[in-house]
Amino acid sequence: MSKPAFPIVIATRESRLALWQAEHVKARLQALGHPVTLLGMTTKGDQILDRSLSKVGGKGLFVKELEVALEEGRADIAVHSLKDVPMDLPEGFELACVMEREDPRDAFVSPQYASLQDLPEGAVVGTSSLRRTVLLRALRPDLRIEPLRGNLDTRLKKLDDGHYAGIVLAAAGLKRLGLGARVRHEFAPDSMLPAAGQGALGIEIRSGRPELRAALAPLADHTSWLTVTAERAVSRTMGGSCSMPLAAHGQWQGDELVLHAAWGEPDSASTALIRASSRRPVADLASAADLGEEVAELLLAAGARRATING
Ligand SMILES: NCc1[nH]cc(CCC(=O)O)c1CC(=O)O
Repeated sequence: MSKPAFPIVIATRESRLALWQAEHVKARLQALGHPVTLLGMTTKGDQILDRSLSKVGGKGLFVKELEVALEEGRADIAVHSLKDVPMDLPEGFELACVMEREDPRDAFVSPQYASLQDLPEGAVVGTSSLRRTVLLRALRPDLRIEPLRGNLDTRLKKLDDGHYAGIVLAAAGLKRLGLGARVRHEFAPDSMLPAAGQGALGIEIRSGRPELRAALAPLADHTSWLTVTAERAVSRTMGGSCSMPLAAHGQWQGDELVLHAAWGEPDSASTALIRASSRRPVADLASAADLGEEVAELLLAAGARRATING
């Protein structure tokens, strides 16, 4: 009883990483018999390069234009780095599937230094992520953390031009673009706790398209989906913003999901981190979300603050 394989249009940003991700999904769907085309578009998040994303409305800026394309029927699916997807999608949209996760860790990249520990006192490190900033401050309070925006190639160019002694970015993006050789050190999750959803791809569709959802089902990775659901529930409970100084990372021990989270003071020179963790057997999305909420409540009880800005 083979269903007819209908054509699918993928809306995608045009950065090299976004295109790689869209091509990856395209290949998977083509292997299932679907004719697939890409619809490339530039988002607000791609255009604004001079300000920190947390100050201009958060990472939702990367997904909005793609949602408009879905809404207008110009495209069927949008492929996202899950890390960039707001915790609650707008009314009328849903996450149809989460795919197998790439490496969720952060990577240290530097022409001269093999690791963060090797950096000289007061060295300049580039990142624009509030999460990485608070975690780096806790590890090396002496470092000077300077903003670093732009797509992966732009960030590496700024590093190579000598603006930074080292930079920190997601290992997943580098590996997808064949730039894994640039990684000098991958941080153990207990020193640089990854962002909720880092390394995972999510596919968004308009709600109420069961045939499309069924077509995407073979691309889903259930374990990755459970893990990121728990991580994202921490963010959602903390206020729904993805531009928070917040890390959340789940690891499996047998059928138990062990969920760690950390929160840092965003606006001060404080180097203290608030950490919380819990574990439980997780078999469905609801129990994964419950675990995330529990860990968020632990963070809040220990003094972490909910996000106050939208994003
Ligand atoms: N914020 C941009 C972004 N969104 C997803 C990734 C990496 C790939 C991923 O996490 O899936 C990156 C680059 C980075 O954080 O270094």
